[in-house]
Amino acid sequence: MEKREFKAESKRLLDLMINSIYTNKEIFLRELISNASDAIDKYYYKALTDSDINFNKEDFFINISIDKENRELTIKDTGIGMTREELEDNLGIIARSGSFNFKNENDKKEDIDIIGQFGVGFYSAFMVSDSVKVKTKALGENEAFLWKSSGAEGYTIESTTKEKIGTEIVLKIKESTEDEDYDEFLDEYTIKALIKRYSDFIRYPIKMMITKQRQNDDSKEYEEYKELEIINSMVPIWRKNKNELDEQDYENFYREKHFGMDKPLKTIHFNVDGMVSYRSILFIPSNTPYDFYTKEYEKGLELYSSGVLIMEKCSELIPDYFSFVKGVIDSEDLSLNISREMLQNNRELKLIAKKIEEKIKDELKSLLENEREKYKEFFKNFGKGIKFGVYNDFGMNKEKLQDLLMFYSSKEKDLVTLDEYVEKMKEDQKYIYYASGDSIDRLDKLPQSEIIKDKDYEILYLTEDVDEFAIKILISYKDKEFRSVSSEDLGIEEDKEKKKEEEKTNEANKDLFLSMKEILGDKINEVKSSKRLKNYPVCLSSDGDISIEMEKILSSMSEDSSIKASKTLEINVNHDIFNTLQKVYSDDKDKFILYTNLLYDQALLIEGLPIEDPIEFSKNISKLM
Ligand SMILES: Nc1ncnc2c1ncn2[C@@H]1O[C@H](COP(=O)(O)OP(=O)(O)OP(=O)(O)O)[C@@H](O)[C@H]1O
Repeated sequence: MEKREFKAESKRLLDLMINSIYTNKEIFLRELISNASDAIDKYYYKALTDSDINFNKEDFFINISIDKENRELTIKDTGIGMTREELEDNLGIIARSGSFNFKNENDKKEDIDIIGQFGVGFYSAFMVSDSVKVKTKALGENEAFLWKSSGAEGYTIESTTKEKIGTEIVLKIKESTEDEDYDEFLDEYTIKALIKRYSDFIRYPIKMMITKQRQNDDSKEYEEYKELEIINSMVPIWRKNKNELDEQDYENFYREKHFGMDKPLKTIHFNVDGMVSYRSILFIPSNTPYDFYTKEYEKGLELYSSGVLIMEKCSELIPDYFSFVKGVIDSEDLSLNISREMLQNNRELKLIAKKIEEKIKDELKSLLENEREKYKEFFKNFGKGIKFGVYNDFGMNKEKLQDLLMFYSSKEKDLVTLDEYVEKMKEDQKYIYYASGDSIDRLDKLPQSEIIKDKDYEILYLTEDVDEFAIKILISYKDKEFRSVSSEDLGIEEDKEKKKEEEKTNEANKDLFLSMKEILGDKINEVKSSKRLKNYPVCLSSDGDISIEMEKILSSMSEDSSIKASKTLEINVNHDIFNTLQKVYSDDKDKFILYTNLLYDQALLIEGLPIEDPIEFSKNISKLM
């Protein structure tokens, strides 16, 4: 029989499992039981929706058995089973391994993080086993198959016989070593405790032979006997009352469902009775899933109809901007036979989705008000999605989401909400000021902001690509307009004297500025004396819909570089350089051209924009030296 190799990525994960650097080995049982339960879910759903399939509810169960002598632990389910192809596909490669890249071969800590990110799934069996056998027969198939593997060197698949549909996984438990006790996984008491701890809410009975004692009627001596017992309580967690549950219960459920390997940051357990009734447990994860900001990430909640799983990821239930929410919904008012297409227009589902959205928003607001640190953590992880929510669909949801936004404040040196900003605005302050760029440090030194800081106004620092787009869509908050520190009109009243003086300067240097504009051509709209600069010689400012920052982002997103901000080159006429400039303007035209180009390049650099012609720039610097 041919031995097949695992795919490279799976091999690495297997290696990790076999050498079991992961300390929490016992979770392998939870993983296998959870897979078994998923498989039964699939069968059960099919049975309920297909009248050709006869079934008995009692037929669905999971059985765990221990054979101490042969060091075997067996997990048997009456689920949907796997065909040969499915065995190959599901156990030969890691599910969802698309972007599974190990960065550093030797960095064990990182590996553990990776395991944490992915959930360990079926392969976790190798943490405790020398070899694993999977015997399975799929619904609708006559043939059964046996998959065998002793780890990294590969696996074999052969035909076998199996009477009933379902899957049986036999683990050959490792020998104990000085450091590791594997015998415990052959101990009835331990296994029972593990099932109780991790899999109590599994909705199908988990059966196991339990050793008991009884008094012999005749001899009155105690004797041992075995009895098949259902170990788990089987009540799905969402059917329990909140006061019966503690944090640990929710956490176990979160893990068992593979919502994440982190702890949930927030758990929302609520029931609704009304036109449409349902029960629900929602989670906000505390870490960003590794693929959250990629196309591969699939949002959605598990959807049950009266306790039967009908869809694993029902995306219609949550809006994109809350796609980080995981959880389950169980409603008696949904038909079992609902298809994806029907879902889109399903009235009940729409009502549920609307309510869920409101609930999530309320919970986030209360987190913000009552547990600010946690909210900040949340916002650092998922805030970007909310900002996209403000911006997308032409700002349709902006009113709903604006109170959830936070930005870094120049004054607080921390995240603030828009409401907090507006509350603290100075009496004479007209606008909500913001500066956008790629780092807080750089924004804090932006020449354009000097005049605003002088007035002691607060500035919001926007450092994510989406920020300025969201702000532009918002236009204003509580009747206060947003204004970029780089825009020409900052709405700051100048005193009359100063204004006159400035007009005079502009008039006196009209020709010089015009000349500069001619030298720079289309690169800029205008050259003029700056109102805002104090210590820096030059800066760029912009007005209009596209800011300089947005130009940067747009040009990084596409080849098309035709979208440009309309830029003004502002010159600080009180800076020494301006005197020099005036001098060369009347005495040395070549130098004037050189200085003009260099000043423009300087302004680009300050702005974080690339110099258009680096060779020319370097030549110019050499000339100067
Ligand atoms: N007992 C089983 N019965 C039927 N199919 C199974 C069984 N165990 C595993 N599988 C199949 O093998 C696949 C891989 O299982 P594995 O536990 O590695 O990952 P997963 O459960 O899909 O992902 P994750 O562990 O991240 O939730 C499953 O998706 C399922 O299709």
